[in-house]
Amino acid sequence: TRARVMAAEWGYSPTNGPDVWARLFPQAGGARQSPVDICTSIASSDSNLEMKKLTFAYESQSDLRILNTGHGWKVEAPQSGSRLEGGPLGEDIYQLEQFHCHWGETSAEGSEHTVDGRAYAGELHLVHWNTTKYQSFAEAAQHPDGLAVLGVFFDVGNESNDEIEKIVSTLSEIKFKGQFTDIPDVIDPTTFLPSGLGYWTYLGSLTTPPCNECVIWIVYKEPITVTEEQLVQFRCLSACSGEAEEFIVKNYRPPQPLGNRALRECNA
Ligand SMILES: CCCCCCc1ccc(S(N)(=O)=O)cc1
Ligand SMILES: [Zn+2]
Repeated sequence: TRARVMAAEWGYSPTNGPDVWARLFPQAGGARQSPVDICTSIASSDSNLEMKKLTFAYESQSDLRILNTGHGWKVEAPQSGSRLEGGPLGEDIYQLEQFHCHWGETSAEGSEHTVDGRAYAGELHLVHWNTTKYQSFAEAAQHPDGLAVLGVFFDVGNESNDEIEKIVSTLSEIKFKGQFTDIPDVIDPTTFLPSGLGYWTYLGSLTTPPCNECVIWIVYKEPITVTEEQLVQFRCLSACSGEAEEFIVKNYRPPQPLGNRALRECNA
């Protein structure tokens, strides 16, 4: 019989999920992996090393492309005019490249980072790269200070998030892996950020293969609110490119060992 060689596609199922990623992607077994459980009692406020204020400036953009990656949705938002700097980012300027989300089968789980063992219903990632030192996103992803990702937790509540609704309203057009469409509405990434700007920060990695150890993580303490219906829509995306329907109901990596990494906090 002709053996069916299953494409070595990574995913989140028992046979291709986080527990086996290191077989195909060696970095996944490294010592500075993400996400991590944020143990608030060990977060140091580094008052002596008072971190410079984290500042960001984003453009509002319309017609951003959203695509179904097979692992979730991703909005490509290369913003040459955006700047993320200060805080733990030293003297370098980071530019927004894309943003995406992680979620779970129910709202009891879904975030990648956890706080004192508590998971949130989901987590938004605003992915930036170091344009001071590197010439491209792909190049930056090969260096320890190449990327900066802002993580924002989702709490489930009664008021839907208008910005997230702009994403949700396009999902029916990108049901299958590989499909993409343009978001007609104007998206202002600033609106994804919580009002309280306190955060935790540590050195980590991409939370999906290839799991490069190239990310300076900045995780906001305060969640933003989305509705259960909005999360239900996320779970209707298909991981396949057609016919077969395998919904993307879970796309988060569980916490990895913090090891001897410093976890710092800033109460903006
Ligand atoms: C060398 C190519 C690298 C593509 C990296 C794509 C990627 C970006 C962000 C994240 S996340 N979840 O850590 O924000 C995961 C993967
Ligand atoms: Zn992510």
